[in-house]
Amino acid sequence: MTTSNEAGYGPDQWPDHGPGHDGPAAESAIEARGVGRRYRRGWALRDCSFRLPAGRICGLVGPNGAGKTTLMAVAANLLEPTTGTLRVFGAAPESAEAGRRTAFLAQEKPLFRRFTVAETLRLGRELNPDWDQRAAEDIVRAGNVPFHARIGTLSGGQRTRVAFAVAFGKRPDLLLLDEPLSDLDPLVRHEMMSTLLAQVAERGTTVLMSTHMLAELENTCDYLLAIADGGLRLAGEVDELRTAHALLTGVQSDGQAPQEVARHTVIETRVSGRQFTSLIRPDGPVSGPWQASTPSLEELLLSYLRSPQAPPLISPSSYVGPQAVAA
Ligand SMILES: Nc1ncnc2c1ncn2[C@@H]1O[C@H](COP(=O)(O)OP(=O)(O)OP(=O)(O)O)[C@@H](O)[C@H]1O
Repeated sequence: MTTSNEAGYGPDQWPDHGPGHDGPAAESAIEARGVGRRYRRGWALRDCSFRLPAGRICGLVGPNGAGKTTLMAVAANLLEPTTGTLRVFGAAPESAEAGRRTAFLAQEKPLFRRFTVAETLRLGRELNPDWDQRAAEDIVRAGNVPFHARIGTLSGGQRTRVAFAVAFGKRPDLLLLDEPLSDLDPLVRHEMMSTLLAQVAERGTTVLMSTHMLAELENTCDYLLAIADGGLRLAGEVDELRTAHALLTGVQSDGQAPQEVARHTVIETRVSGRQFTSLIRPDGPVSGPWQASTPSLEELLLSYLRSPQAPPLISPSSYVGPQAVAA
């Protein structure tokens, strides 16, 4: 295991919020500048600025009510932002260009209940000029879902499969998936993820996928956006975010973390008996009376989600620079 320091790639080494290795030359699938959305009850999303480079599989994580669906709905042109602007491959979400290139699989999988599966795919074909009937049919067939069955008679998981088929059949360049796996059994979940990864490898599709299944992110996503209370907490490539932190574990007779820990930016410290565990962003050498390792993605996310006061970290590859927020 390497520490953040050994890797030599902590945030202090980041090039002053300059371009990361995706660089400005890499096309942005999504670019959000100061995006906010307010409802009568308050802000669902606030001052969100980031870019998602094209070709990435990005996990979108955060607690219930954090603003994940709201962000995806803005990108899918189902909601207008109250502040700021968002672009999909450089185009406004309401443009025909962005609409043609984007598919959104919503949490409630809205399909016409009285349509049969075959009619649902036919509608997809009629609405989408780049429609791939074979890809859509293959996904339905793999689950033995009868083409003549009405959507309203299908199980939740079968409906999800048909919704997946419609989203993939569109052959989008940007696929927005809102908790796509929640009602699938483990085998189907695995199959759907394989189909997704194959599509990404074959076509370079960009995926933004909200999920609460942190363990599954590790095998699927190479990019991450974490939001809490409507604000962006973490954004960047999974590896650059992980190696920008160190997980310190050690034993102290008084059960407290040693004072030297506080020399760094401490995201979270947990104490159990005489053992302490601190997740830090190193602000210098990390040597001390502890063992240091690079946190797993799950450890990193759990620490940030448990510590709403920790300063956010936006990596160079997702940083869009300072901008004015529209009123
Ligand atoms: N139509 C609406 N009217 C009023 N408030 C809304 C509306 N839609 C969402 N909200 C509020 O906006 C906030 C963000 O909701 P959103 O659905 O984006 O969260 P989420 O991160 O997707 O949550 P979950 O993980 O539970 O799906 C919540 O406080 C929610 O109550």
